[in-house]
Amino acid sequence: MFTGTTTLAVAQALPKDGKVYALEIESYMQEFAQPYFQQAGVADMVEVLVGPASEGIAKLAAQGTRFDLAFLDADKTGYLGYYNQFMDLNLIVPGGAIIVDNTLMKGRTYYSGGVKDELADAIREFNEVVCKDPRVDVVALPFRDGVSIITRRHEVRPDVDEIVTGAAHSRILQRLKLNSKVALITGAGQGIGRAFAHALGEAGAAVAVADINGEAAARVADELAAKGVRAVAITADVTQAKDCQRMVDSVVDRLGALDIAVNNAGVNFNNAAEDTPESEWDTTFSLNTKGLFLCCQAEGRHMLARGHGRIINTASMASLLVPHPQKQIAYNASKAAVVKITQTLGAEWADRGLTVNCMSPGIVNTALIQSDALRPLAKEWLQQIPMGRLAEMSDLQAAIVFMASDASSYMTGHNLVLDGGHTLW
Ligand SMILES: C[S@@+](CC[C@H](N)C(=O)[O-])C[C@H]1O[C@@H](n2cnc3c(N)ncnc32)[C@H](O)[C@@H]1O
Repeated sequence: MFTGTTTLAVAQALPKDGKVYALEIESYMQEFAQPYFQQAGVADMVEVLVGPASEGIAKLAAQGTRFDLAFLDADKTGYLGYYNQFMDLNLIVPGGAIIVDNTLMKGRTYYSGGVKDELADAIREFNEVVCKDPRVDVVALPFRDGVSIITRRHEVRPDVDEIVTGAAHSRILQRLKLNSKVALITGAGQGIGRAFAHALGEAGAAVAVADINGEAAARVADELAAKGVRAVAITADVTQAKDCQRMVDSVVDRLGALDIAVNNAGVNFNNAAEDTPESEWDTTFSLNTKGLFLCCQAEGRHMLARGHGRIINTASMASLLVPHPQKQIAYNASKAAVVKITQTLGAEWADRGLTVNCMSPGIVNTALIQSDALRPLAKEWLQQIPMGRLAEMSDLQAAIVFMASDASSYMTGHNLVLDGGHTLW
């Protein structure tokens, strides 16, 4: 542990329920480091074991503890003993790593100028053992005095299937991650689209925030950039085929590809069927239905050429029931059409690497339902929902990540309903 620098850095990089064991032979180092762990808010995650590291490791082994990562930086002549403990006692999970400092000793492991060099000899022996160990892969990074990254191989055992190892050696939470993927969300300047953009960005994707309101798109892209997500803003009117194509081209041009497309832009008017003007029907369908299809088409062409992609359309619970007491025939019909578009594309593109799904939220607590016409209805809605509350935007976020990820690879043409049970009554 020494001053605790590495311990602190590792603790800060772990999730909140992560745990770091710091082994240190000098007890005063524990007192030295503790205030810094406190200040950094990681003290609860760090347990210091004072004493020889070999005893600390043996104690952890006896407790049944296993590790994703071990970092060796104590007495260099002890490295091989620590390594053997970790490997022989099976303390590193498959795919886990042992990182070791000072493994090149500024070249002394290669040439010590004919002078007896106990440290370099110990490290050389350590490197040779690791290199020949069939249980691990190793890479030595030649900066400063060398750092080795040793990863434990996954065992190939006939009785171990992918349920044990995780599909393609990827465990379930790993399969939900979107690192190195590029996502586009339309209607992302506010409301549900903004929540989707944040969710996909938090899951690791680079995000293109598209909206007809360029300023709103830029604001959301700024929010994402501020939390470390690679994000761009695109102004696009997705009722126009040309704009849909330009939007997709722009994502590919600026972010390198398009892996995930969320077609979310939509509009809603409230009018009784007999009073619904033709113009209102046309506006609704040109965005919610035709515009969504034009987006799918432009996105799909790019994805079909690459042989993979995820398209997720925002439908609505209104695709399944007739929401009431508000009247909204054009919206209801447009969202039912979204489901059929989704099913059709899902079937057409299923054997070409694409999945196409849609999500049907119940009534979501967004600015959209704060209109004078809709606000008074909230009380009635609550009585229609078994869970007794509206959906919050955050209720939809994990689902969009699932639908965008490798974890949903066998789902296509599906309408995922998130409505607090609204459609059950
Ligand atoms: C190079 S420092 C580690 C630096 C540390 N990575 C950091 O971030 O500050 C090596 C530490 O190992 C400790 N040490 C040496 N021999 C040890 C042993 N047998 N068991 C446990 N700790 C030992 C030393 O007291 C010293 O604090």
